[in-house]
This record gives sequence, C-alpha cells and structure tokens, in this order.
Amino acid sequence: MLQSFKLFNNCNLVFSRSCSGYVSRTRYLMRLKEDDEACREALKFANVLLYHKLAPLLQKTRSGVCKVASFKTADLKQILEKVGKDKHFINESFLLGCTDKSEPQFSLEVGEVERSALEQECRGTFVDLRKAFFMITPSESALAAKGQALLRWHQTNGFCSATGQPTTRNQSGSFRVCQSSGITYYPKMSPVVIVLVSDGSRCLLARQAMFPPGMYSALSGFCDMGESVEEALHREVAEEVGLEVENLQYSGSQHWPFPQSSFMLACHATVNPNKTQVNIDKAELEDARWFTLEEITTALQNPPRNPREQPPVFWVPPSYAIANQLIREWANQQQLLRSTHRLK
Ligand SMILES: NC(=O)C1=CN([C@@H]2O[C@H](COP(=O)(O)OP(=O)(O)OC[C@H]3O[C@@H](n4cnc5c(N)ncnc54)[C@H](OP(=O)(O)O)[C@@H]3O)[C@@H](O)[C@H]2O)C=CC1
Ligand SMILES: [Mg+2]
Repeated sequence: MLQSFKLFNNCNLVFSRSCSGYVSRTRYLMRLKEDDEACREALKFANVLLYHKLAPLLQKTRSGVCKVASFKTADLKQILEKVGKDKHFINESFLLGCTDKSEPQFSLEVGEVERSALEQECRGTFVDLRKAFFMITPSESALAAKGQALLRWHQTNGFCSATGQPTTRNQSGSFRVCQSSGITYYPKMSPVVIVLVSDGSRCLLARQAMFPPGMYSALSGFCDMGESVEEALHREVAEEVGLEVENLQYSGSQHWPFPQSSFMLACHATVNPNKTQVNIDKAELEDARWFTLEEITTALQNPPRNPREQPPVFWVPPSYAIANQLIREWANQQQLLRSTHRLK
C-alpha cells in the first residue's frame, strides 16, 4: 500500500493563484479541443513553438538566458514564406495549451524546411530536447516536452491499427479518427514507476549503459498490463537490484516525452538496513550503488552544464526530471533528520 498521498500540489498552486482565471482558461481550452472552427480561429492569434525533426527551437535572450522560442501566427507566416513554405502550412500546428493570459499555444514540426535557413530567419537554434532540459527552466521544459510528445504521437499514429487505413486528425490534434472503422485514437502515455530506495542513511541510484557517462538515476520501469503502482514498484526493484522494498510513499507524477511519452509515477521506499546487498540485473543496468548524503548534496549543488562533453564523475538527472525531485526530497529529509538528531 502507498503510505501517504501528497495530492495535487500543482493544482492547489494554480487555484490559489487565481481560481476563476484557471477555470475560464480550462473551459476555453476544452472548447478549442472539441470545436474545429473555434480552434482554427484561435490559431490566427496564437503563439507557435517550432520543432525541427522534434528538436525545439531555442533562443537566447539579451541577458544570455535560453528560452523556448514562440512566434505570433502572423510573424510565422512571413517566416515560412521567406524559407519557401506555404503560409497555410501553419494549419498543421497542434494545440498545446494557453498562457496565463489565455493566449493559445501551438506546436509545429518544420522538419521539411532547411534547418539552417530557418534558424537564421528565426534567430534561434533547434536543440535536442534532452540537451534543452539543461538549458531552459522546468516550466519551459514541460511545455517543450509536451509539444514534442504530441508531434511524435501524430507522426506515429497516421494509420488505424485495426484496418491499416489512414487516420485523420481534428483541428486541435486532440485525437485522430479512422474514416473506415470510425475508431478514435487519443494521444497516450505509458505508465512508468520510479522509486528512490533508501536504507535510512543512503539512497540507491542506478545507471543504464545508454545513460551519459557518470549519470545515475532512481530505479524505474514500465508498468505491466493489469499491475497497480505498488505491484510495479515491488517488481521493478526486485527485478533490477534484487531487493524487497517497503514503506512506499507517493511523491508526484510527471509526463516524460521519452521513449514514446511515459507517465512517471514517483515514490520513495525503504529497505531493511540489514538487507542492502544489491544483485544487479546486468541486462537492464550497468551499475547500481548506494550513495551518501554528502555525495548526493555535492551532485545536486554542481549540475553539469554540458554533461555529454564534460561529464562529472557522478551527477544526477536535471532539475526538470522527476528523478531529481525524488533525490532532492530525500536529501532534504536526511538533512532534517540530522539536524533533529543534533538538537536532541
Ligand atoms: N523523468 C525522469 O526522471 C526519468 C524518466 N525515466 C524514463 O522512464 C522510462 C522507463 O524506464 P526504464 O528503466 O528504461 O524502464 P524498464 O526498466 O521497464 O526497461 C525498459 C525496457 O522495457 C521494455 N518495455 C516494456 N514496456 C515498454 C513500453 N511500454 N515502452 C517502451 N519499452 C517498454 C523495453 O524493452 P525492449 O527495448 O527490449 O523492447 C525497454 O528497453 C524511460 O523512458 C526513461 O526515459 C527514467 C528515469 C528517470
Ligand atoms: Mg528500469
């Protein structure tokens, strides 16, 4: 059983900021998703994010900070024409959401256009999303990730899996329909559990051979059909490191765009401090190790700027990744435990 549930932290945040604003934005988006005409109208005055072969376009601000680039529809039409693309191509955009000011946001894949010409016109650079996570804020990372995930889903769901016939999208891109069978397909995420295991004073992190050098993360794995979160967590830890966990505690959830959109469900768990010997499944993991609070604190305080080119010996996923949230929560809790201990 999950021991405690920190329910809907993010929602509470939004509501406390402006309840009526949040509700009206949500209702507006709901209408855009369902009403093709309203969505086409909204696209005329929207902000559009650009992707080139799924890499989002980033720009540097005057102060040198990177941000996700977005263009007003009218400006983007001009840019498209300059690089030899029909301005109506903009209608291929997918609805992403809307800003705090209720300005609709869309994403558009421009992979057919020559990359350097577009980068020059847009004064930006298309950056691999995994790299971008180290360059932009967590909220921009979430937006860029959602945009990429939606584009990828549409690229890979062009045909009905029952009839093999083409599927067609609605204007917002919130679903696709097979005209032959009438089956409606909605964008999907695969549930993945992720867990930070602690023995009371150390936490267990692991790395797959495909991770960038030096990066260790919390244990994770896809849920099997028919499994609960609790079952998946117990199974994954047993499979990957041969340990039995207890005291599961829910931490939070996150959409993760890789490999084909995962829905990350993050928990903390403990093991008996007398049973910490790991037995690694080498087919899945290259290494799994127990880390002390000092090692974790150093890694959190020194995130690498360019991990692929200058990897530190040990580092953890970027702040946007929910693995990072779990690790920070664990470190804070350990620090609290130590200071309470000192006071006694
Ligand atoms: N946001 C975050 O903080 C973190 C996110 N993650 C993400 O979690 C995801 C899962 O973690 P991981 O430990 O690799 O998972 P698993 O331990 O389940 O191992 C992955 C393997 O499971 C198989 N598999 C089973 N079901 C699926 C499915 N629905 N989609 C894809 N592969 C499946 C694949 O095998 P085969 O290739 O042989 O078919 C794949 O290689 C990854 O995409 C990873 O990016 C992981 C850690 C941190
Ligand atoms: Mg795994």
